[in-house]
Amino acid sequence: MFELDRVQKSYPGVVALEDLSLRFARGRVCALIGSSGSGKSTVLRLLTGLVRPDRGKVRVDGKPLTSASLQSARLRLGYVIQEGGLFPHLTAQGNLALQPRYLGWTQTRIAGRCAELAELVRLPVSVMQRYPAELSGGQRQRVALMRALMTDPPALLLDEPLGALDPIVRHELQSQLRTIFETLDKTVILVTHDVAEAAWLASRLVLMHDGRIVQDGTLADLQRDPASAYVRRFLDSARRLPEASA
Ligand SMILES: Nc1ncnc2c1ncn2[C@@H]1O[C@H](COP(=O)(O)OP(=O)(O)OP(=O)(O)O)[C@@H](O)[C@H]1O
Repeated sequence: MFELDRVQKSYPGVVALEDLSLRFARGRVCALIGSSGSGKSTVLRLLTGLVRPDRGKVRVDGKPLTSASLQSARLRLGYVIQEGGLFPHLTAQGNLALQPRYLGWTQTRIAGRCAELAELVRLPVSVMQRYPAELSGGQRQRVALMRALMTDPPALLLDEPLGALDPIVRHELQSQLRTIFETLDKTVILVTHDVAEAAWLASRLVLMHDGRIVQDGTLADLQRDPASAYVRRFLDSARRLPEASA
């Protein structure tokens, strides 16, 4: 469904992605993991057309992503950026209603879907009338996730969507998201720093480092046959709770 073909992307003074090729199949969940600055968010920005490649091609459904195809491609995906990306001048409800209104949904339908999603992400409905600045980081993130799910798009690009959540809500939402991904057959690309979360939600892990792919496979592939010492170090860095002393 999504493809980067030999893509090179630089920002001033930084090569973010180097000759990177990746394909994401329809109906599959893939997690992009890797150290900070390895280029994970840039992959999502390229697929949403927010940035253009310096070299190489970006294809959605087999067709090059162009300014003409961008609008329709965006309507078919839900995108959560790291900081949520909510419009500050609109309430949570206003943010959620934007795309549905554009698509001609009635007020009743919008309100119904908001209530359904608020329950899913465990957000009190009263919070919906607040502006983003009046929400906690975790609440903002949940509203951003709701916004991405509002119109039930076939594809979801999620950049650390659970990063600012407390561990109990995060755990709950991981379970809910897995159900959503499995039962609704979504194509999902998820960026996370949490290997356990990546392995729980995604069948495929793509480990990136310095703008390149270090290894692409299942968690079992990475564990059994790490492509480099970096892969082993990355997996070993996930800390377990220490044994309580007697
Ligand atoms: N707008 C920008 N201007 C300049 N450099 C940028 C910009 N966006 C990203 N970069 C740089 O490009 C590289 C890749 O950034 P990117 O955000 O894709 O990494 P990431 O793997 O998502 O990082 P993180 O896990 O910290 O979010 C980094 O070196 C980053 O500093």
